[in-house]
Amino acid sequence: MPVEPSANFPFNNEVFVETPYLANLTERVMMYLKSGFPVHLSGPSGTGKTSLALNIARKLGRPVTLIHGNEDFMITDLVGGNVGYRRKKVIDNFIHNVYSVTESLQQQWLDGRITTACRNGHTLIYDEFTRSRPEVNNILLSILEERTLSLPGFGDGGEDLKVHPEFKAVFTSNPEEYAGIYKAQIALSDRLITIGLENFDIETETAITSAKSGLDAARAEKIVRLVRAFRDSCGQPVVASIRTSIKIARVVSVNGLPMGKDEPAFRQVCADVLHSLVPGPARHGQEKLAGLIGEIIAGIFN
Ligand SMILES: Nc1ncnc2c1ncn2[C@@H]1O[C@H](COP(=O)(O)OP(=O)(O)OP(=O)(O)O)[C@@H](O)[C@H]1O
Repeated sequence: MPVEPSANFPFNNEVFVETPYLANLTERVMMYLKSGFPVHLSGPSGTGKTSLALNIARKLGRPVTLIHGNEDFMITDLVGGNVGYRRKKVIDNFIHNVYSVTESLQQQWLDGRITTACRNGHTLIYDEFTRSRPEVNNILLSILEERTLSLPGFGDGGEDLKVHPEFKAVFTSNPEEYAGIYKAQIALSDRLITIGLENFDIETETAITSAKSGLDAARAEKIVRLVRAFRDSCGQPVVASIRTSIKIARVVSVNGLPMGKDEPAFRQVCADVLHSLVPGPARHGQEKLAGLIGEIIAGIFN
């Protein structure tokens, strides 16, 4: 079934492809968000978590705050802080021979991104949130549960901010990423509804690959099947995702390469892209991999 690109993402104006599979997933996430629960999309790199989160935010129709997790984040980066003082000077010379001056200093507060989102009812997308340190993410606990955000440094007296009723949050994370991530603290995970995203169905991957490369659906499907076959048979865990299929399809499309088992340029592109998924030391088996890729191509284009 041909699938029409449905709408543009916020931020990057890219087209979002919605298939029945993705529509079902989107509906579930919307249902949890509407019931007041933040949702966590967890899955390997390139499975479409961020794209899905952006599309959900677009559907919610509220302004979007997008944050990318970062281990250098400090609490003040998310919440905000005092950035200086405001000086107020009142000169009273109402009676010409009386001259009175009153001066005061007031702390100047600047909201951080999460505070802005809570105050104004944005949809917060916290992409790869496990890249930030758990103690920084702790500020989310009261936002998500009690719907308040305590800002002790706000102005001179502090503020207990009531979170806007339209505030909603979608988190993404990649559990397989081996470097630079922290384990999400149980208290935070416990507040989220986690949906594990594996690779989408073949129809969805084909529709996305076709939309993002300009290749027709029949050729896009062959590339998707090739990438899937490589993932299943290369004998080690590799991140062969929609992103991989898009790479091959876009090179084929942009350069007008013919596809087939006897097309050396096409075989070379597949070999280059698929080899680069295999981690360093295992590349010693280059010849074996090249043989495997050749067999997969022959099977698909027989
Ligand atoms: N439904 C979709 N419509 C259009 N393009 C999509 C869709 N889903 C994924 N993509 C494309 O697939 C690629 C990977 O998607 P995305 O970046 O959302 O994955 P991810 O799981 O967030 O990856 P990472 O964990 O590496 O950040 C991107 O090029 C994205 O534009």
